[in-house]
Amino acid sequence: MFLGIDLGTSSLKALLMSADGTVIAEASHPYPVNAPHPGWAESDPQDWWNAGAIAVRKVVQSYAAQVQAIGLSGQMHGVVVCDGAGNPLRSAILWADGRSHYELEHYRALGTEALRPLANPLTVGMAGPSLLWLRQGEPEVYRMARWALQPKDWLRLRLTGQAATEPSDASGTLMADVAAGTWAIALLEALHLRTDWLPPIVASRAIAGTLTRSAAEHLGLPADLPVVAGAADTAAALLGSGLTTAGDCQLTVGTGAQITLVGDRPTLDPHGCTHLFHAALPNQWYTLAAMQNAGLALEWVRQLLGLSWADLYDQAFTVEPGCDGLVCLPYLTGERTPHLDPTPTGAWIGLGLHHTRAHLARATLEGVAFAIAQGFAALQATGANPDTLYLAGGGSLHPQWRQLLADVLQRPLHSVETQSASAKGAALLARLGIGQDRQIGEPWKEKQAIPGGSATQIAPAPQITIPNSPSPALETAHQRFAQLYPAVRSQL
Ligand SMILES: Nc1ncnc2c1ncn2[C@@H]1O[C@H](COP(=O)(O)OP(=O)(O)O)[C@@H](O)[C@H]1O
Ligand SMILES: O=C(CO)[C@@H](O)[C@H](O)COP(=O)(O)O
Repeated sequence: MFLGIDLGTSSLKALLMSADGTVIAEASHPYPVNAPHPGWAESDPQDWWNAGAIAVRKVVQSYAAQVQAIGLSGQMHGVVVCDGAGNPLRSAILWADGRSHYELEHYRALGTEALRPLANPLTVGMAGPSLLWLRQGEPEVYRMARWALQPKDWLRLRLTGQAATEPSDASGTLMADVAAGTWAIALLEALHLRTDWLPPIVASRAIAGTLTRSAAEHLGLPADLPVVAGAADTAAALLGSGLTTAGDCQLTVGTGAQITLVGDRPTLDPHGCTHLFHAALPNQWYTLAAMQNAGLALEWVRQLLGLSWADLYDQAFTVEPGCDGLVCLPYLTGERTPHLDPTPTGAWIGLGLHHTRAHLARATLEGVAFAIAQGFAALQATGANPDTLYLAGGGSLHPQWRQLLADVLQRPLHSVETQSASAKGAALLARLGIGQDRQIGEPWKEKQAIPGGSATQIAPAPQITIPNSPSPALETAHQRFAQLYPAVRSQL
């Protein structure tokens, strides 16, 4: 059996998979995203560590002795600075964090040619700009840290005592050459950013260490289990859903929402609106539209309105499409695709006496769906036009919410069979890792054949949501949504 662990933004997911790819059990445990200052988004890695023990123990139960290997996936872009043993020197700075706006100027000053290897738009919340902020904001921490790691790489360091990363997470840091799969050392030196705290880049399927005795006790597993490098959550989710062919497209609705499109070469977006990241398999990349505020905005509104998840959805879907003139802009943490702008704020616009709590709830769902549709349009502007999308993520489970997403996107949505496609992808990488009997720390650029029984053979679940024909009220709300963005942005 194989254990996949996905260190998400809102919760850690654990998934136990048998050798034939069947999911035996799934569990999750939540933790908070904290905003100690306006525009900041941080989590305490100790919360991740504690959640790991709870979720893993729930899925493993009596199967502990049968687990053969562990794979990791996790939220992208953020950074944990820690000592050599993995003790964090401060809270993790997450992808939703907007503090590094001014640090992007250091990048821009290098000029377009120097930035080309990054293959990505310059965005706040990515490790590179966040570390530049740390250099001036917390110089002592900047100086003292041994490692600067992405969240799942930090977790692996704590589990194995070994520091490593792999191409999919490295490509989301604004510190890597995405096509070459190496750190962009020349660019980092030009930024005067430390490079000695970056870990080696190994293949996603490489065994990057083995479980230490104390970590094994923490998780309730045998010591010395192999732990593979794993992949970024969006890369692992593609693998977990069996989407490994160029043109495959998936929408994941979690804390953020992402639309991912598999490609077989590192093709740049001519408009510079979407991201390009390395996939979990060698010689594969994917284009990604990233919307900052999905489950994050729904959770904030749910708490504000004092509703359970069931009540939020029940009440929202008593209201007619278009919410009687109410539009919600969900930009609680700015927006990435298509605006690449950390400044817009959230808003409900068009409030009247006739509006109720149920209207506020539905308008938020519609606003998140419209934001996702704008991301899809940015992906289409690169020349792609997927006629169907796979649907994954813990924020995609309610049938009427799925229907609203299909209606707004005007595409059929195939929901995938596992609750956490990313954790499934991580378990599949664990299986690949030990099937190959690989050396610890093997460089990822070596030719790697995919053994039989690989992820490409996993059939996605057949459940499909077909879009309704366009509703005039929903279309009007969508158009108003698009027009209102300039009203909520500001000049920094
Ligand atoms: N019915 C629901 N139950 C739990 N979470 C939900 C539900 N509907 C939407 N969500 C949102 O989905 C997110 C959880 O999805 P998940 O894929 O686990 O996220 P992540 O990987 O970012 O931790 C949360 O942000 C939560 O607000
Ligand atoms: O920002 C991106 C991709 O660019 C996400 O992949 C983050 O990693 C967050 O994922 P969730 O926690 O929302 O699933």
